[in-house]
Amino acid sequence: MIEIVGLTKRHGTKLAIGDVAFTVAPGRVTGFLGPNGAGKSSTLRILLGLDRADAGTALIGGRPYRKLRDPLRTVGSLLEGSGAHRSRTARAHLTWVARSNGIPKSRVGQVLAEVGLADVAGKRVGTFSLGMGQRLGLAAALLGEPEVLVLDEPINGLDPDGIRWIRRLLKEYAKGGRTVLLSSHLMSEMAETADDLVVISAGRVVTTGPLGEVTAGHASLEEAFFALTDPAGRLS
Ligand SMILES: Nc1ncnc2c1ncn2[C@@H]1O[C@H](COP(=O)(O)OP(=O)(O)OP(=O)(O)O)[C@@H](O)[C@H]1O
Repeated sequence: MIEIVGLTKRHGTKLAIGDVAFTVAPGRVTGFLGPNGAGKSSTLRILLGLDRADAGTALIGGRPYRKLRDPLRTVGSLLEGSGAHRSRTARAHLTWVARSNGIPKSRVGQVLAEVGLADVAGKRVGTFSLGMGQRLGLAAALLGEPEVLVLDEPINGLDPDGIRWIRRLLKEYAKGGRTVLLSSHLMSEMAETADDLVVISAGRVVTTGPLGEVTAGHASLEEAFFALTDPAGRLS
């Protein structure tokens, strides 16, 4: 369970997010949807303890990230690439992440297989394509078998096969009673993947709810999105 209440963050005089509030329920895939610059990354960075809010709280399983005892065993995350050093092999990177988080080394082989990188485990990360880097980042997120997954734009760089694969993986993960939050600006992708939606625009949450409720009365999620974020139709 993720609970975000009254989250506000300014960069200088610019409001990145204002009074953002939503919950993410276990057993479902929740899509965090908004255009570029809407405030998705700002929200997720605070949730993951990488940035401080000016106001409000962001809790994972009832605690702020910085108070989690074994963070990677509670929440797996993917933000902007794998974060692996280019000269390391995929296996060495994951082994290092596992060791520094008290995760058994046996998990490394398991997650490499799970994300489809077993054959290139001995290759240097610097030789990886964007999609392979995304898979490696996801492998690190899965290492600690966390109850919660938080993924920022996880399908960036993935080909259609990769997109299908990650969609299935996230649905399976949630089906087991775990919590999955993923951000994207791609509406068609969200319509295929998410059970619930949190729609954000210009730093404010404009609606939350099951996908079917958010799109009710609209031809598509895209139509719903534009109606919600621009009720006067000025953008069309
Ligand atoms: N470090 C920063 N300094 C100044 N402004 C920032 C900073 N980080 C974010 N912003 C601004 O805050 C707003 C929200 O940005 P954020 O990156 O959270 O949006 P986003 O929804 O993740 O967008 P994208 O899909 O482009 O990543 C934007 O206007 C952005 O320019």
